[in-house]
Amino acid sequence: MSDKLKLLEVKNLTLTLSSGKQLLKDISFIVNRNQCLGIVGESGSGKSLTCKAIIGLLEPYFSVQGQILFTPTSSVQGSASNFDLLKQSQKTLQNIRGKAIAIILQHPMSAFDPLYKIGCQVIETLQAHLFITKKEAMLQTLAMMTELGLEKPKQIINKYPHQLSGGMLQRVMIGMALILKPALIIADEPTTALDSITQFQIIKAFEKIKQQSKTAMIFISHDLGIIHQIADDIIVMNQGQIVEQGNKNQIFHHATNQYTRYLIDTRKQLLAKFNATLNNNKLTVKENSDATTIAR
Ligand SMILES: Nc1ncnc2c1ncn2[C@@H]1O[C@H](COP(=O)(O)OP(=O)(O)OP(=O)(O)O)[C@@H](O)[C@H]1O
Repeated sequence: MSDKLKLLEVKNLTLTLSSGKQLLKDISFIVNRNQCLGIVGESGSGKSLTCKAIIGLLEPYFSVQGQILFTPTSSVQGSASNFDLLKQSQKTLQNIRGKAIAIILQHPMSAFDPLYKIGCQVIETLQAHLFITKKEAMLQTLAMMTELGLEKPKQIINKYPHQLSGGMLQRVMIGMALILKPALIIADEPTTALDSITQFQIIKAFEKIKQQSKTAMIFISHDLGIIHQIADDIIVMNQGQIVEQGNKNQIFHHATNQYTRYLIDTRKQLLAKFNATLNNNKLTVKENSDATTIAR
């Protein structure tokens, strides 16, 4: 594989507690530019810890081994162009978070300060990273909200976080990523806390990021349907280890690992049961679909 394609390479990442318990065991994978890597696995399999290691937010009591090599095209303040994220200072990592690597989490409320209006927070973030005027930041914010289907954007920017729904806040977060154009977006279960219609809108917003900004993504979910829709490559984690990795077609149609097959079969069984119920109403759901693709 060409090194030019490689944006992030995690090499033999191992995370150990002082008790000697290993929470991540020899994790290795590559995220290519313009591609989405999906990470699936049951609760507790190590998906979030892997991402926390990448963005430098691990608690200090972990013993960390391995390398996380990041190669953005534009240089990051205070670092070389190809560098190990595990060896960077907190100051450099702070520069990286937000601009070079954006993080979108399950509960968007936690990403906003409850005391400030949404507009102020978005505009301040854009100004800090893009060195643009307040007026320009405001115009970009309003345009972004309209593009992501948020109605009455002028009213939204004057609201406090608690006055908006989780889906609206999530779209604001995604919109900021669209404007800031980071090299990598890490989305950790970004749709889990949302109802299925809002989930669909959020997935569409992520697809927009993929098409428009060509930003690479790591998308974590325990929902194989969502991973099927958004990911190009997939890694499957179980008990702190990668048990299988490959492109979407390999994982969904030619999985060799027993655990991967279990995840896929479980989903198929659930869909079959769901379809049987819907059949009474002459409705069907396709393999990789979500609630909005139920068809008569
Ligand atoms: N800060 C921590 N200190 C000690 N153990 C932790 C810490 N964070 C996570 N763990 C443990 O590490 C393991 C992996 O956790 P992690 O949060 O990465 O799982 P996950 O796959 O993201 O699960 P979920 O889908 O529920 O978020 C779990 O056994 C968890 O209890």
